[in-house]
Amino acid sequence: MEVDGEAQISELEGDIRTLRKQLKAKVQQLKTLKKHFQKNCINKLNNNEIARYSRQIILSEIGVQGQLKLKRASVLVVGAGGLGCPSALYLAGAGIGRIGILDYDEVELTNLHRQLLHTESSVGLTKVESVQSYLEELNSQIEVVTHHLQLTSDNALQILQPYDIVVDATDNVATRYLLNDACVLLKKPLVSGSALQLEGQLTVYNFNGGPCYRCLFPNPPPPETVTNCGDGGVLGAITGVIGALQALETIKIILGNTGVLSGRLLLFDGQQSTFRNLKLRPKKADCAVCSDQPSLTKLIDYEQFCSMKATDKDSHLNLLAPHERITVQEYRNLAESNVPHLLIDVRGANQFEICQLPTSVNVPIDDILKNRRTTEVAQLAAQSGGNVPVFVVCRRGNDSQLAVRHLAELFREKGLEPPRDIVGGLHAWTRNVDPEFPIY
Ligand SMILES: Nc1ncnc2c1ncn2[C@@H]1O[C@H](COP(=O)(O)OP(=O)(O)OP(=O)(O)O)[C@@H](O)[C@H]1O
Ligand SMILES: [Zn+2]
Repeated sequence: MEVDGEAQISELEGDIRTLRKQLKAKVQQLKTLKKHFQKNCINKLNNNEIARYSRQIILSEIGVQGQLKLKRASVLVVGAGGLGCPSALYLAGAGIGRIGILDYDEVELTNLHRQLLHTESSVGLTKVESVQSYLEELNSQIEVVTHHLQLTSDNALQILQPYDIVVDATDNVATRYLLNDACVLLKKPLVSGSALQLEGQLTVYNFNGGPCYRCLFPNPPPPETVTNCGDGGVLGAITGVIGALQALETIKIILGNTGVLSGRLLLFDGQQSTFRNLKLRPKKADCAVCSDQPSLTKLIDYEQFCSMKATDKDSHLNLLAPHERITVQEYRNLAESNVPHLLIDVRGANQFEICQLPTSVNVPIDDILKNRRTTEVAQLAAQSGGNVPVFVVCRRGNDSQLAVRHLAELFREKGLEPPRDIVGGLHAWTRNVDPEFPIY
C-alpha cells in the first residue's frame, strides 16, 4: 500500500514537471508573439492599462501623466529574497515599465516562509527565474529582465547603468557598500531596506542632496557583530512591510512626488507595532565617495574592505588556529569511541529545541560573550572528570569560534585545556556525517 502510494506520488510529480516545462515554452512563445504584434506606445496608455491601473490613476498624486512616468521607468531590484519579492511584486503591480531582478541564488525550502513569490515547485530553480515567471503572469504589460549572477565590483556599473533607480534588497554589508558606491558614481537613487527578527529599517540614499550610506557609515562594522536572517531569524510579515515600503519610495521618486525618505531613517518595530522616523546626519562634507573631492572614484574590493563575504552562504569566520579546532568527522570518531568529553552547543534555546547532538549541553553564545554563564561552563568542564576535552558547536561554525576565543583564557586560568570548536557546525555534521540530521 505504502509503496504504491510512493510510486503514484512520484509519477504525478513527474507529470507535473513535464506539464510545467510545456507551459513555460508556451508562455515564452506567447511573449515573443505579443512583442512582435502589439506595439506598446510609451506615450499613451492602452485600454488594458487604463483599466488595470485605474484605481491608482484616479489618485491626484498619480494621474495619467504619473502612470506614463511609471511605464517609462526602469528599476533594478538587487536580491530576490525577503525584501526583493514584495518590492518587485508591488513595482510590477503598479506598472513600472522595466523591472530588473538580480540574484545569484536558487530557491530553498527555508525561503518560502517569507519570499512569497517563490513556491514549492520553484525550489531548486534560480530565484530570478522564479520571480520573473510570477511577475509576468501578474502583468504582461511590463518587461521583466533577469540577471542571474553575483553583483561584484567588476560588473556592477555596467549592470546598474541602464536603470533609473536601484532597490537594495540584499542581506550583506559588502554588497551594501558596493551598491552605494556604484549608485553614487552613476548618480542614481538607492532605496535601501533591511529586516531582521521583528524589526525593519528603510531609507533612500544618494537622492536630492541627501547622504549616502558611506556618509553615515564610513567604516564597516566588525564582522562578528553582524547577524543575518539565517542566524538571527526573521518573520515574513516584517520583510513584507519593508519590501512594500521600498516599492512605495521607488514609486514616489519616479513620480517626482514630495515626502521621499531621504535624509531620514524609518524604523519599524513589529513587536510594538511602532514606526519611528529619525532625522539622519546630512551629507558628509568629506565623504570618501559622494563629496566634492572624493578619494574613491572607482569601485574597490568590498569583501576585503568589510572583511566579510558578499554572500551569506559561506561567510565563515576564520578566527582560530588549527589546533583550536576539530572536524565533524574527528568529533564523530571520538564520540563513537565513547571518549569522555563535554559538548557545548552555543545556539539559542529555540534553535537547540529544533535539533541537537546527543549529550550536548546548551549554553547560548550571548550568555558566554556577556560572561553570564562562563564560570558555569568552566565548572562543567572541571566536573566532567578533570581534564576532559571540551568542544563547542553551533549551526554553521561561526559562533562556536567566538565562544572558543572568549572562553580560552578563563579555561587556562583555571588550569583547564581550552575548548575547541567543531568546524562548520551542525551544517557540516549533516553534510559529512549524518544526512538525516535536520538542516535549517
Ligand atoms: N552580491 C550579491 N549579488 C547577487 N545577489 C545577492 C548579493 N548579495 C545578496 N544577494 C541576494 O540577496 C537576497 C537576500 O535575501 P534574503 O536574505 O531574504 O535571502 P537568503 O539569503 O535566501 O536568506 P537566508 O539568509 O535565510 O538563507 C538573497 O537571495 C541573496 O542571494
Ligand atoms: Zn556620502
